Amino acid sequence: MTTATPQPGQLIVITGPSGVGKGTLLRQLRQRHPELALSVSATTRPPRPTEIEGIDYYFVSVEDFQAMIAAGKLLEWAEFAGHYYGTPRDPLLQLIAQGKTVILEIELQGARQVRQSYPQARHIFILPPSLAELEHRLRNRGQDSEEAIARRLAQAETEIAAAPEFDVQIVNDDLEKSLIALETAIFSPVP
Ligand SMILES: Nc1ncnc2c1ncn2[C@@H]1O[C@H](COP(=O)(O)OP(=O)(O)OP(=O)(O)O)[C@@H](O)[C@H]1O
Ligand SMILES: Nc1nc2c(ncn2[C@@H]2O[C@H](COP(=O)(O)O)[C@@H](O)[C@H]2O)c(=O)[nH]1
Repeated sequence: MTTATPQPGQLIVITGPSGVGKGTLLRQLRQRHPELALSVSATTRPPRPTEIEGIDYYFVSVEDFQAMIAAGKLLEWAEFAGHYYGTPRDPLLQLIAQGKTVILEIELQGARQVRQSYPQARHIFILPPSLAELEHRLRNRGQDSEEAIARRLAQAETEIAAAPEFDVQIVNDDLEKSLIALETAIFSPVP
């Protein structure tokens, strides 16, 4: 008996300023579509109280992160708001080879690297309704220090200016509407 090799899966990149609601949207999307795979990033940021090793992130030291870069283990990586973040290459490529649709939730510099190294990926940018609402969401989340919030807001305008580089832009105002827009962007046929 022969086993058919699966068609390679798709890579979806989701980017948008910190606090815009990417994680919230992806959690709900996964509940509706458990077949979607979320890549687990490595980071040097300390874990937040609710975060779980291997589920939310792989939490590593700066030395270990630099060793991963040197060994070519990251598909992309960036420094963001004082910490390193990166996508482990091998698990991601294995999932794609198995035919899975894999989602990366990453910031702008990393998204640009993926566009270079994996041009077939579909890139989606999530926008806030306004900068004031973004600030409100970051504060209301209650997870980051004032300094961290200031760093994240300082990055936000640069990131928002890059939204036209992406294949699809979604304004995350009403969560349910944004979720439907995200489903459409992910599941519509490749043009
Ligand atoms: N459409 C929405 N309307 C109102 N609040 C929202 C909406 N979407 C998300 N939020 C809230 O905004 C806050 C930030 O959301 P979330 O943590 O998902 O952002 P994020 O983009 O994943 O941030 P980061 O990039 O820092 O991980 C949360 O408190 C979340 O409940
Ligand atoms: N370039 C990458 N960016 C990543 C990755 N994993 C997460 N992120 C982005 O970092 C910021 C901050 O995240 P937080 O969890 O500290 O709030 C956010 O924009 C994430 O999307 C990654 O592997 N590479």
